[in-house]
Amino acid sequence: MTAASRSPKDFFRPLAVGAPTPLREIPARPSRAIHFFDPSNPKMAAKVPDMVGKVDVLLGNLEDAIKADNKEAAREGLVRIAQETDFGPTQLWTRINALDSPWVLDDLTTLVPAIGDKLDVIMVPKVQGAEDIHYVDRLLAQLEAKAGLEKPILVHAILETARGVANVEEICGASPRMQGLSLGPADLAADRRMKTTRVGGGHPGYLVREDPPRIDGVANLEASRATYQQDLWHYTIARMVDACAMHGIYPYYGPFGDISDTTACEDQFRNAFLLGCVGTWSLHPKQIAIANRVFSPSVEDVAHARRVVAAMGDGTGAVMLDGKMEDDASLKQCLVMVELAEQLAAVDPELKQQYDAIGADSDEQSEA
Ligand SMILES: CC(=O)SCCNC(=O)CCNC(=O)[C@H](O)C(C)(C)COP(=O)(O)OP(=O)(O)OC[C@H]1O[C@@H](n2cnc3c(N)ncnc32)[C@H](O)[C@@H]1OP(=O)(O)O
Ligand SMILES: O=CC(=O)O
Ligand SMILES: [Mg+2]
Repeated sequence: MTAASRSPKDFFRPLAVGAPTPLREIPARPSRAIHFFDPSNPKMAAKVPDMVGKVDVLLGNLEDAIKADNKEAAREGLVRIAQETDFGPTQLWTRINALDSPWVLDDLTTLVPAIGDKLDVIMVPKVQGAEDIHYVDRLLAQLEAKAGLEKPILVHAILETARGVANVEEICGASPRMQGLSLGPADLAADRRMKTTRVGGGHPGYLVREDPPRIDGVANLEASRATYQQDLWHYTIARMVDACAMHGIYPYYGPFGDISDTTACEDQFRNAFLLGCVGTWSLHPKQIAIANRVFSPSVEDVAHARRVVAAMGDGTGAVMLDGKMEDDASLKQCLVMVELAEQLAAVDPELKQQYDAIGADSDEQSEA
């Protein structure tokens, strides 16, 4: 059940007296790359101010990949970085520790009073069901009220347990704070007992093979046959995209651990983009450019989308463009592209220049 234990009339009421009113709509802020950094690592922390304005989201990670001995240093480091940095157009997110860990209560009770006014989104790992979101929701409301915050902090869940996947729709609808979901392929693979040891990406063993050639109707099983590697994550990403779209929140691919294989990383990101994801995680500075490129519609796609919008006039009926039928439905597809391009152009001057440059061409083409 969505909206779970709250009746529809109470869904948008604050969960604590004095807490900010929940948002009715999650803002579509560009978040092509959610860049992870370890706030307890001095080298990484030193790079954060320079990344402002160059990446859509900076995420101070407190969970996995932070050594147990460094958990407190990471939390304190994040507070210090947030207080000292003007994030401008870049969002600040954090990933807190798991809800059953010894650190999470201190994460929340420290971060919200200290930097709650700067934190846009809290990513919650290993979410199993709506009950996990309800717990965080109420606690955040109490802490926001106590801190006198005016803007609600949003919540993002990582889909990385089999039970979480089974409950994906109720997780998305558990609170008006829900901003989105990310795929967590590493923990999910472990929880499902999948037999891959990679952090995201494909596997050469997960494939389909073309049929054997036949001679006089007899299959030649000795002949060499092409194989095609399949995407281990297709099913989960597709479920995640549908659940997010149904609840008006945003789906993301997660980590791609083979930092050196930028080509396969780009492929995995693009599959997610094409299926409907709005962004991905970046674990290393070199993955930011890949994410920004992949999750920004291409100039050609935007040009085509604008031509369809222009050709469709009042948006009804059917027209032929370049030998292809366009109608009300394909117009909606094109509007997704055009709206995304506008949102990204507003924060990315280089992209704006590219999209503006084709604006004139596509106008000319549609007039011709
Ligand atoms: C399954 C999951 O939960 S995934 C999410 C959790 N994992 C993470 O957050 C991992 C984040 N990334 C990292 O820890 C690191 O990038 C690693 C360990 C993968 C690689 O680190 P390194 O071996 O230092 O990489 P490399 O030598 O190429 O780094 C080059 C420079 O970029 C810096 N750098 C590396 N990663 C980052 C980052 N995420 N943010 C900022 N700076 C970074 C390094 O400190 C180094 O700085 P320097 O030039 O001043 O020495
Ligand atoms: O947290 C991410 C994952 O893949 O696990
Ligand atoms: Mg994980």
